[in-house]
Amino acid sequence: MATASAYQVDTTPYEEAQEYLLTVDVNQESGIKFRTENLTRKNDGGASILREINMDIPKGVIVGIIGPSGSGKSTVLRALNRLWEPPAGTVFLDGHDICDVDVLTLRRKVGMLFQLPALFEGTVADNIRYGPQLRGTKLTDNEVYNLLNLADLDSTFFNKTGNELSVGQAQRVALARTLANEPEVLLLDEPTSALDPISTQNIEDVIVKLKEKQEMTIVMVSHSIKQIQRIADLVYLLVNGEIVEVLQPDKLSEAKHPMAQRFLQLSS
Ligand SMILES: Nc1ncnc2c1ncn2[C@@H]1O[C@H](COP(=O)(O)OP(=O)(O)OP(=O)(O)O)[C@@H](O)[C@H]1O
Repeated sequence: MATASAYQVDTTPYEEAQEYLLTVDVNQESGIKFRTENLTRKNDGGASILREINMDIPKGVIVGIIGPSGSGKSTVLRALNRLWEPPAGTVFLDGHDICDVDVLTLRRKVGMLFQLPALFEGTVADNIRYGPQLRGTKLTDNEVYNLLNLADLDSTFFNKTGNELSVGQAQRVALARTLANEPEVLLLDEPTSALDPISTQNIEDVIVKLKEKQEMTIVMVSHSIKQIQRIADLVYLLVNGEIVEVLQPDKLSEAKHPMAQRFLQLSS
């Protein structure tokens, strides 16, 4: 089992990573949903958290981001919906700099699900109705049932409250609540790390269904190499704030960058 500290101590810059980067095979018809250009972040002490991250996230695919603990995965994800404000001109959604997009509009288009679900007070239906209600739209009961169904929950959940749910069920309610905003992109930050294998499989099934049936673009951070291999179409490997490889999920074992090889060997 890999330990996080084994990677965090190594602060060698990885300029040589460029030679391991593959060209992302973007289907020109579906195009690119998100693009980052030289996305960079330093912490208050001046140390690099992200170094010139260049990513293309094709429309309607599941992109996995993996890498050692502290490598910057969550920071990249949070930059995509301005939970962390990226520098202007570094993150583009459909070709538009996200810094020029109204932040609430952006977050409706780019929904996010975290590791642990945090439900609001009230029923499951209240939670699901929350986002649309902020925009003055009251979802009908049928619309709520449809969203429950999308998150693989049956109608009996409609009137339940948060304390009547397991963590796995609560995570699916949180997913339904995010989907109520009809996002075009879903950002998932280790959404199954607190779940048992069956709940994990339920969430994975829903994620794949969202891609296949709704052509949703999904960016998922995961610590599980196997999970990424099960559901992702493209994998970015982040080490020390830098993308060191872009790989097809079934070709992770062909990683060439030394840190990528080491991480994958220890994690599998
Ligand atoms: N708000 C912040 N201010 C300063 N440094 C931060 C902040 N948030 C994260 N960091 C630092 O940025 C680096 C990357 O953190 P991040 O959470 O993005 O990594 P990660 O790859 O998602 O890690 P993990 O897998 O452990 O969740 C870490 O060194 C972390 O300490």
